[in-house]
Amino acid sequence: MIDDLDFISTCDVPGPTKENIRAIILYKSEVTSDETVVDIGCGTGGITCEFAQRAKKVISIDKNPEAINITKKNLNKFNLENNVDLICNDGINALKNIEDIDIGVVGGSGRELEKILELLDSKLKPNGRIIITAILVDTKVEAVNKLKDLGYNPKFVEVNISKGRILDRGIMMTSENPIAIITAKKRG
Ligand SMILES: C[S@@+](CC[C@H](N)C(=O)[O-])C[C@H]1O[C@@H](n2cnc3c(N)ncnc32)[C@H](O)[C@@H]1O
Repeated sequence: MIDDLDFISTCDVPGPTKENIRAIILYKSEVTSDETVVDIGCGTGGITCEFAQRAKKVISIDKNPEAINITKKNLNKFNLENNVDLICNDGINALKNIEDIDIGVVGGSGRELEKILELLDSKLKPNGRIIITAILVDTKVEAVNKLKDLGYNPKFVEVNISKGRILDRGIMMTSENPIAIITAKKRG
């Protein structure tokens, strides 16, 4: 796993999904080395960089050119650019041109989550997985409802991580923002 502090970041783009959350996402994704992953809303590239080490191919999409730029820098930093395609576009437009997805990660969708999930579902292979990370309560509810509408049986976990800083006189705990990880598997 890449340490949070090792990512290049910029104030124009949200920081990387935190390391412990990335670990849970990877575990739940069941990614294998012959699979294609699409990262919608790649931001700083936190998720992209992890999947690039484990999947056959990663297609990373963000509508913000700064996000694509910083993801590219992080891929270069960790020597992971070989199997990653970067697309600067809205998730909906980009997904229209992508087929045969094994894993779709949605880390950012604005107000387009429902449409993105519809498209993702239509491009997902049998046994493909969808993973949504959500901070807003509304996004969490919308994600679960839409997945149910599409015939999935979504699973929902809300993760509250506290990290310990080891000091001379003890361990100081610092909590990170809670985040929901919503997962679903397409029937085979
Ligand atoms: C919280 S960040 C994702 C962080 C990322 N998972 C990481 O580890 O670095 C969300 C990103 O989603 C992007 N985004 C939001 N709505 C989008 C959409 N409809 N299409 C493409 N990208 C979108 C934003 O520009 C932002 O960079």
